[in-house]
Amino acid sequence: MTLVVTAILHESAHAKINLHLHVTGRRPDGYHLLDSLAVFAGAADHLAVHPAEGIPGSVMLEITGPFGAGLVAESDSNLILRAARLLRATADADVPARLPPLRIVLDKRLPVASGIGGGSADAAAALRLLLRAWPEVRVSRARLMELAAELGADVPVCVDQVAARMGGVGEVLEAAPDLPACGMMLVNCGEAVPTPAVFRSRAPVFHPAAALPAGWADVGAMVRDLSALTNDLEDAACAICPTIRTVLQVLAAAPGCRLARMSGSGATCFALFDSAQAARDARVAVERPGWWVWAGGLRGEECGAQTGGTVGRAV
Ligand SMILES: C[C@](O)(CO)[C@H](O)COP(=O)(O)OP(=O)(O)OC[C@H]1O[C@@H](n2ccc(N)nc2=O)[C@H](O)[C@@H]1O
Ligand SMILES: Nc1ncnc2c1ncn2[C@@H]1O[C@H](COP(=O)(O)OP(=O)(O)OP(=O)(O)O)[C@@H](O)[C@H]1O
Repeated sequence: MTLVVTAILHESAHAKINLHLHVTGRRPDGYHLLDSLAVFAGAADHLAVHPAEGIPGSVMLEITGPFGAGLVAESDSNLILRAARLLRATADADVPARLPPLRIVLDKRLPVASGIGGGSADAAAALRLLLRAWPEVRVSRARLMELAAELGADVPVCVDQVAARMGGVGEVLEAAPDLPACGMMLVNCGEAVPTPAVFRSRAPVFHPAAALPAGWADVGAMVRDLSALTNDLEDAACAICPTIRTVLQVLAAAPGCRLARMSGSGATCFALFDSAQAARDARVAVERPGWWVWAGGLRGEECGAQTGGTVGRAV
């Protein structure tokens, strides 16, 4: 029996973008029912699992990268360590003592608390990585999705990182319409907007789920349909962080922009373009001091580029 992982394993944790987000209802426990078309951008955090020394089944987290500093103080509650604890707890009682100790390095490249699900993507990537590093821990696909939902409403869609229609509170996933290749720009003004505050302060109005076709042949057709939809959290987020309105205006005025909208609970906004190159060309018109700007394509298409401490904690 060996307790050593020899290979370094890698995963990318891509930004989730809500192309529309309708709040369709509210559950008795306060969580909101949603209808959203979620897609994944080329922009991503990166996770690597290294062999470590220590207690069997332990996981140490190191955080690096341009947005790492903001997470260091709350490392113990990092979604990556929460994912590790949850996965370990689902294993049979004798399994954790046989698991190799691990060190996960998070290269935090996505802004935190910004509506693009970076923490959720990290948690899902950690689940994928740990299932590879700890083959002794066996979970069914159904159980994996339950664990993901326990970690957060956005985590289930991040498990596969493919475009999906989100329903329920985020855990009901259905196939997305066939999407055309398109360009995307992401802009975050640097102000964290906490998701609970946005849901709390929104007007108590509900919208029906959107009617979407089976697919869109081109960006024009997709934008025509998306323009009739909304992000129902946008007004509440703008009230908390008025700079979001400025970001939306700047994006809408960028050359080649076909649609500008906020993602998730904000503050990150996205713009759609005809191609990744068109998005990159428009970038110079959007950049402002202190703003994080990313331009490129959807995950799996061309990747983009972005502008914009290390600590150890174990579980
Ligand atoms: C807004 C979205 O980003 C859309 O994709 C997600 O619904 C948010 O997902 P998330 O950040 O993973 O959310 P969670 O960490 O599960 O929840 C944070 C808080 O947001 C509120 N929340 C979240 C999801 C949801 N469907 N209804 C809610 O009311 C709740 O107050 C909850 O306590
Ligand atoms: N690895 C992580 N990356 C980012 N945030 C994390 C992480 N682990 C824990 N968190 C906590 O989760 C909170 C939400 O982070 P995240 O970046 O996922 O927000 P978000 O982009 O608004 O997500 P969503 O779009 O799902 O609402 C942060 O304020 C932070 O306290």
